Amino acid sequence: MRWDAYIFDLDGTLIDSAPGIHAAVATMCDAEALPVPDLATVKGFIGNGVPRLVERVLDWAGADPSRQPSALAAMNAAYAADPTGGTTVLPGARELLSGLAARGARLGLCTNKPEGPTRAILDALELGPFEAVVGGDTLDRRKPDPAPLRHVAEALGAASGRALYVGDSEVDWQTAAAAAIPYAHLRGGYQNGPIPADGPTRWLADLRELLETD
Ligand SMILES: O=C(O)COP(=O)(O)O
Ligand SMILES: [Mg+2]
Repeated sequence: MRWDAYIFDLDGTLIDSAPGIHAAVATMCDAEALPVPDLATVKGFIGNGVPRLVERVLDWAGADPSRQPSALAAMNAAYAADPTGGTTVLPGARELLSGLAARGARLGLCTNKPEGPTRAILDALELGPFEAVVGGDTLDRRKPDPAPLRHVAEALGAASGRALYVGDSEVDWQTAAAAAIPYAHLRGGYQNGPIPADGPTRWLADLRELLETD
């Protein structure tokens, strides 16, 4: 096996969480008397963590940015009330994780979703086993800063160049590049910006490709 450790992004990589995030955004917008963006619009706002998503919703609605703290509190409350609602495991995710673990690979998770709902989702949807989990609020910096990804790689004891990060967005690619960690890009997630064709180590149409050839 080429990699000693595999580190995964969560939203758009292991789970389709956009419908659940959209439902929480709708609850927040109702509470804040704002119009509700549709699902495709919300998908375009995912990737840089919840505080940034809320800023993007306010900007889209033409609302005053000073409303962000109140809107963020409403968003976090709505999502915490039902972190798994509308969320499904993406094809191949469970098989890939259990297959890699059976081969002795060490598994980690590096997401911009806050750690509380992240752990609730991992438990409820039985995703893992992850030895290290970092969410968007675990450290004082989040992706695309390389610190969270480096933190997970170090926690897994992965030597330089022996860990692979698997993600679905330009934020994940930027993070891996900044951390100098090889990157596999899953197509079809919540990518909202460009990724150089020769950037990622691998491009995946399906997560299970990592079991077949890695
Ligand atoms: O919460 C986000 O903005 C994105 O989450 P992710 O890092 O798991 O894709
Ligand atoms: Mg993602």
